[in-house]
Amino acid sequence: MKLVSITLHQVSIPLVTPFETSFMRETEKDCYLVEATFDTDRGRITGWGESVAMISPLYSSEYVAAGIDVTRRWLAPILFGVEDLTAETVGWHLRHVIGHPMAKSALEMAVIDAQLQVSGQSFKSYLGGVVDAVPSGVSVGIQDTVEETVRVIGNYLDEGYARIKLKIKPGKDIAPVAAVRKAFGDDFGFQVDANAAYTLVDAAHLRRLDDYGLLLIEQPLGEADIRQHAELAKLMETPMCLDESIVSAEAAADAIALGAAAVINIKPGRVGGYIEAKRIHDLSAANGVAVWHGGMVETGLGRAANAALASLPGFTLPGDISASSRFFHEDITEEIVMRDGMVDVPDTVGFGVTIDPGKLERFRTEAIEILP
Ligand SMILES: CC(=O)N[C@@H](Cc1ccc2ccccc2c1)C(=O)O
Ligand SMILES: [Mg+2]
Repeated sequence: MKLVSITLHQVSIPLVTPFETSFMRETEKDCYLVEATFDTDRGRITGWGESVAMISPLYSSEYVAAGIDVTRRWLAPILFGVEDLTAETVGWHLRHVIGHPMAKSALEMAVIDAQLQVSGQSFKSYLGGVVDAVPSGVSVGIQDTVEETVRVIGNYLDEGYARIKLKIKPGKDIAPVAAVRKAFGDDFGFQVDANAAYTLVDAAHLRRLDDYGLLLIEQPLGEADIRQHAELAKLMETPMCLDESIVSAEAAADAIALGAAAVINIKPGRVGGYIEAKRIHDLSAANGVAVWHGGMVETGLGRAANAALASLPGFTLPGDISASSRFFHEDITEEIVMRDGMVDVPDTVGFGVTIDPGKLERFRTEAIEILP
């Protein structure tokens, strides 16, 4: 395929409730979508992608304005110069640009979408998905009080979510976890995510979480602290899970070899795209490491693509693929719904969802056109 034009659509979608983590408190979802048009042997085809970069560089070094800039000035010109562009080679073509995995992933996603429309394949079948629905977990933000944490989690359990993940940070960890276990018992899947808020000095404190039968503890230490996570894993019973640290298949191999990750949270944007994410899935399965699909508060476009990836056999733990309604009053695609703790895996051509032009218009703050 030959890339002929790109439009980046920056959007801001209000969240149903503020979402607080150890590193920020968001009240809207800011991201950009990639609308890419290609000349193919089936005529002119448009593919869509989504960048998961946040508005500020607080989860990782990427952020919306940087993704738009690096795409306009470096990534798009490289792809415009490729005569026969394929999804499987986007990462290779972009390899000389250092970093910016989320910006690269958004472009690769648009190439995947167009390529699937040409081949008439669903993303699920392209990847080798094996199930028609995946268990739907929910990520719960830090609440003002322990009582509010219990109330919010009770509501998600009543909705039927397959697993609860609670954000924690120093000072808001043991008490809310203990209260939730006291309120709802031990029979539901419960895990925590610290978003790198602790250090090894906190090891004795974090070990107290071992009393609550958690499925895993996600990224307690810093992104660069792979060796330190291996040290902490030796001190805790709760399985160690990495998110921010797993920036590539190579980082996943290092983390597994060092014993820093018994579980890996897979996020295509964080690793440069769905093709690299599948490599991490395959590598983890080969090493007996469980993986689950993480979330970046994606629109329905990313949510649908994530559900297809999560339908691979190695995704043995419920992921953060929640219903659209967990975050948004309205999505820019068809609503992703959770039924009986499950989210359906789209199996129609491409990602199986369509961007609604009216809703895109409503939530768009800027459109940036990029031509060869
Ligand atoms: C669902 C979940 O917990 N996601 C990330 C953190 C996160 C949290 C909040 C976000 C808000 C806007 C965009 C991306 C975001 C990512 C995580 O697993 O660490
Ligand atoms: Mg996380």
